[in-house]
Amino acid sequence: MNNREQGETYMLESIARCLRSVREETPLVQAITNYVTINDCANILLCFGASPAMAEARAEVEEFVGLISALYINIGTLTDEQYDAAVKAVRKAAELNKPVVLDPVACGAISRKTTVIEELLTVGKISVIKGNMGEIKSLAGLGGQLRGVDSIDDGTGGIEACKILAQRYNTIIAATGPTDIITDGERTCLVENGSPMLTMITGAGCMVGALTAATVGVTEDPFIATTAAVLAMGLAGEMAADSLPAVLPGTFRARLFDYIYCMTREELLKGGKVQCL
Ligand SMILES: Nc1ncnc2c1ncn2[C@@H]1O[C@H](COP(=O)(O)OP(=O)(O)O)[C@@H](O)[C@H]1O
Ligand SMILES: Cc1ncsc1CCOP(=O)(O)O
Ligand SMILES: [Mg+2]
Repeated sequence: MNNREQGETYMLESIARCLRSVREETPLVQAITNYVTINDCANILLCFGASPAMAEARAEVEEFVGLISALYINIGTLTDEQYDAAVKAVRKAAELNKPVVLDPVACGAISRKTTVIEELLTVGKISVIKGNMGEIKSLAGLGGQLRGVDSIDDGTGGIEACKILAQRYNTIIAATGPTDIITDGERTCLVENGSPMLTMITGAGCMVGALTAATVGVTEDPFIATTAAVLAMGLAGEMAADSLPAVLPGTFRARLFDYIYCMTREELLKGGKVQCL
């Protein structure tokens, strides 16, 4: 085995440990997230072995941060109340040293999203920013291509965009798409798992973000934690698609949850496609 293969085997073993920790430790994840996919995020977290709580009422949000393993902020349908809650929660999470995962939904399509993201980055610490390729390139100022919340970006310059952002904000960046990119600015991984069927349901990206909050809540190294969540979603999507006799998005959605729940260490080590650059 050469150095690179050894690195990839080490990465897959670390990912398997991280997913086992989620199942053993049941991290409590507080989510302030869009009302389109909120229920999917709660259910995928349960299937993953985590405990979801969609606690966002202004009067409750700060107290709740005291209880959690990690906070997930998704700005997809950011109402005024969600905005206030997100600012309070991110500030409190920084005070209590709890990890925060941010999904910059529609950044690049709607100018307010960029303003809000920059504000959240100043009120507290964001451990991970996970978006689709169009959102991440837009946040990096590199002209990401979007149709509303969906990326239509071809991914050119994606690795550079992720590295620039990781260094600018001292955070982990994950950009999803046919190939997922995860970086802390120094280390970079590509994940090749996935299925085009993940783009036929809404919420695949939101769910990756929610799973990332679960993994960062139980893992010392947020780079490994983020790669673990991204790879788990991609592999479950692949297994769900492979299990179907035809393109059946409704059935696919149900099976995606089942495969996240059932995924074994052996399946992960055998099917995980991670490349360490
Ligand atoms: N063309 C594709 N082929 C395989 N997997 C994909 C493809 N597009 C997206 N994915 C996967 O779908 C999930 C959601 O990513 P993406 O569609 O980029 O996010 P969003 O739903 O936020 O737009 C990720 O796990 C990603 O790897
Ligand atoms: C359709 C839609 N509209 C606002 S948020 C949202 C869900 C986006 O989900 P995802 O980013 O996972 O595709
Ligand atoms: Mg998204």
